[in-house]
Amino acid sequence: MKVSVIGASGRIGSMVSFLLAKEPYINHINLISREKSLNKLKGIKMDIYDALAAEGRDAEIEVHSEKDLSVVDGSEITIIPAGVPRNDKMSRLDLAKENAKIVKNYVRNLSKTCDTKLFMITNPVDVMTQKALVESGYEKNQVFGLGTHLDSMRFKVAIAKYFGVHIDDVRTRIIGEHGDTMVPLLSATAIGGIPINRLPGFENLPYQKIVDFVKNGGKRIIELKGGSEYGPASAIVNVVKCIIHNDKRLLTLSAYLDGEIDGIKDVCIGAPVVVGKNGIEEVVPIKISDDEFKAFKHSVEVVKNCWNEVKDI
Ligand SMILES: NC(=O)c1ccc[n+]([C@@H]2O[C@H](COP(=O)([O-])OP(=O)(O)OC[C@H]3O[C@@H](n4cnc5c(N)ncnc54)[C@H](O)[C@@H]3O)[C@@H](O)[C@H]2O)c1
Repeated sequence: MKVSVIGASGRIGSMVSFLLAKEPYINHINLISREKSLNKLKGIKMDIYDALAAEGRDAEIEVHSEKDLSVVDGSEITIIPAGVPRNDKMSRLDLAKENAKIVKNYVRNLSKTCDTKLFMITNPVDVMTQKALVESGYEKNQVFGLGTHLDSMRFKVAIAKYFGVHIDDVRTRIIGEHGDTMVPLLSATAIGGIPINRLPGFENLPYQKIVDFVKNGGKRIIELKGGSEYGPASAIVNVVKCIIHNDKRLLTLSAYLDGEIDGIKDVCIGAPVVVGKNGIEEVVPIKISDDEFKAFKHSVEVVKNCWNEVKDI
């Protein structure tokens, strides 16, 4: 199984390449970056081979310049974390214009000769997912973004810690923008199958504090260590595994909505989706509480406004 990573010299690109190289079902990884980062890619490749040797594993790892994206051909999934990084003064939406140009260039070039699934990481990820979908001309199931998958995991950790239970017993999700207007779904939160509002301690749950913690998680990690990579890279590997093994898991990714959720359409945003061998197998038309739906609609508006600013770039 072959995968490509465009922007492999960055924090997330290099970490996800390393984690994927360790997965037994992946035997070929293309590390792709700008010319000026090629030496760094060669170093990353050597480092990954050392790690694989320690585990008694082998995989073909190739280093390529962005100049010839036909090398992507044959990749089951192409992961794109390339872009200008967010600093602690920028919102995700501030990045949109700069990163839209980068995404457009890559996606247009590669879709001329390759058929692959595009997995967008670059922020603002919802808008970049739509940019990739439009510029590639691929089918909507083939193009998706990390969306609120990582945010959902952060929310899950906070709930597990508060109730003092194992993380695996918590089921929850956050939908909407991967950004300030994300919508945590308490109505879809359960521990061991029991709805969270029926559990002792729920009345004192510091909900707003937890939501703020999740919303600011990315910014806080940037302040403390310059950027996040373990969390996003592990979240990306989850999704890749799900596709390769056709697991049909219900994850929350940025996907193109075409009216499935209460008629909302023409936007890529974090929504519950079934993930399998075709990428997005289905956008799940969930019923949520009125307040959650109002917040989701607001989130959709924010993403659409940003999309309108970058769609013609
Ligand atoms: N969706 C999520 O949940 C999530 C989480 C964390 C980070 N991110 C986003 O992922 C992206 C990557 O983050 P990172 O920490 O790896 O950043 P990074 O700065 O470490 O890496 C960025 C990569 O993009 C490349 N790049 C930079 N400018 C470029 C340009 N003009 N043209 C082409 N390539 C260029 C760099 O060479 C590097 O390979 C960022 O947009 C970040 O905001 C998304």
